[in-house]
Amino acid sequence: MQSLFLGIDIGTTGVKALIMDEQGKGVTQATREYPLHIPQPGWAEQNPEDWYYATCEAVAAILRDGRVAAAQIKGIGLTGQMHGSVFLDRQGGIIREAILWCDQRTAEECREITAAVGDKRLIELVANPALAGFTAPKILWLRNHEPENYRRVAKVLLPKDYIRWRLTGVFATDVSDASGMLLLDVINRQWSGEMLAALDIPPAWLAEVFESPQVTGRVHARGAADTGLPQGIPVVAGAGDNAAGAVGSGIIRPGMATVSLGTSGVVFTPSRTPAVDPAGRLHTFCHAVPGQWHLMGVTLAAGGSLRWYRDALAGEERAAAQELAKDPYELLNDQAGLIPAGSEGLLFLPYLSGERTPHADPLARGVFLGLSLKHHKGHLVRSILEGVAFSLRDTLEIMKELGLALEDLRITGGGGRSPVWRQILADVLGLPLNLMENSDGPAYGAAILGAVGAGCWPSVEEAAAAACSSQELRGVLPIAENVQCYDRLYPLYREAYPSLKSLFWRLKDI
Ligand SMILES: Nc1ncnc2c1ncn2[C@@H]1O[C@H](COP(=O)(O)OP(=O)(O)O)[C@@H](O)[C@H]1O
Ligand SMILES: O=C(CO)[C@@H](O)[C@H](O)COP(=O)(O)O
Repeated sequence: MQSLFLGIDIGTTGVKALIMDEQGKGVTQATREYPLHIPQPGWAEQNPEDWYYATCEAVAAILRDGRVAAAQIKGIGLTGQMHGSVFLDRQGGIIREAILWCDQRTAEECREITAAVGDKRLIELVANPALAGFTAPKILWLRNHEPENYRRVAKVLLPKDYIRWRLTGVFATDVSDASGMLLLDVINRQWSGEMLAALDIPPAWLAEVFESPQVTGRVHARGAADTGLPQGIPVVAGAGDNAAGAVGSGIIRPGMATVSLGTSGVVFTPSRTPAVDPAGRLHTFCHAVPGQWHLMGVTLAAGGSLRWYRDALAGEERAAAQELAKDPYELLNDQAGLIPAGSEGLLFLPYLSGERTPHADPLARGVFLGLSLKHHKGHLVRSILEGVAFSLRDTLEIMKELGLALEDLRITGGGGRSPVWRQILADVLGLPLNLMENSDGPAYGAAILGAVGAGCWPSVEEAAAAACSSQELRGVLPIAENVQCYDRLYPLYREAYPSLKSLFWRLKDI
């Protein structure tokens, strides 16, 4: 009987559980969605209990579908949205909803951290500036705003590490995800004692840190009863979703990059050293490949912008899709495909959740610029896809400025399913892109890490190379005429944010 490996991705939209075989071939998968709560503009929360319930359902669905015998599963890898804060009390109870990566409430706490540590020392200690989405500012926010909750805290976990705790009873994390807490000494791949002391955060609140393919524990009796998995399966440390997505796309050396269209949009490239962007625009985090780091830029609402449009403005299309038994995104893609490149002068700024790269600005907001009577819904959709692509180009331009030569870019994330969006991305970036046969990035990468931990491959590099080489790569080539159009539009996009910045800041008081 073949050994199989399970990858679990705690995404922002939902959980994906995926089974991979010893050759790296995807066998089956299941997804379950959960709600995203927006208690105030700029805030974003989810209930960790929803993640666990959805995980149990997705795993149970896989075990029911007849293609997998539970006893074949020999290793589990976990991945998920980064930076989210799960606050647990002494009994392991959830104190409040998790505050997510795209939540922007902590601008004041970021200033507090920078003042306490000093901006230069901050980079020396944790390789990154204090940004609103990171975890340490969320801990300080709880101290400043919910002191009763703060007094009850015994552990602070990242999203996938909460699932680990429910499945195995172990408090552990991995270097790539821990990098996004602003508490990890990214150079030495261990918690920074100096940073914890400066912020007065007890070290005992944090989980033990492992390299991504290391085994952290095994499925215990309760985890087995909840999911239907056999007791005793090893669970590896896993990785943040971007590092796991990179492993799943074979992005294991400098010169390669993932371009991800998940809820967020990310350009991710490995680095042999913990190199830092002197202007602090890119993040420097540990890679899931031991001994490597990575640089990445993150736009907060990529797929998130399209999802917002679908939910807020596409009621008709949702109803039509239901009647046709189609995915509403397919109808939106069809509409966008009918509009010429440049959306006939309509420009979208995708800052619906504030922004991180290149404008670290929690108060930035979304904009349709240039609306006219000529425009209809298809223009709105196309301009959203184009605006997100411009934002990803911003990160690529920074990487170019830092001398990073990228020659193999691979698309990952749910938005990569859209042929129109893939083409727009290639045209806006002016570069050929590759789409893998299996573009389930993070869950697939987590399964690869699980297989390495279980001894199926000797290293993450070998596993990722072997698993990904069995897959077909489809090229998406830029169309010269569209590239010219976007090259004319991009400078306008660049100019729009600085022109509007002070208005965004004044809008906050309304
Ligand atoms: N067929 C599609 N066409 C365009 N975009 C899509 C399609 N399917 C999903 N998406 C986009 O992908 C996003 C979800 O991507 P996913 O990688 O699953 O995200 P996450 O890990 O953040 O949950 C959605 O918000 C949506 O915008
Ligand atoms: O904040 C970041 C990375 O720094 C995001 O990329 C999150 O990790 C969420 O990812 P998706 O839900 O978009 O996959």
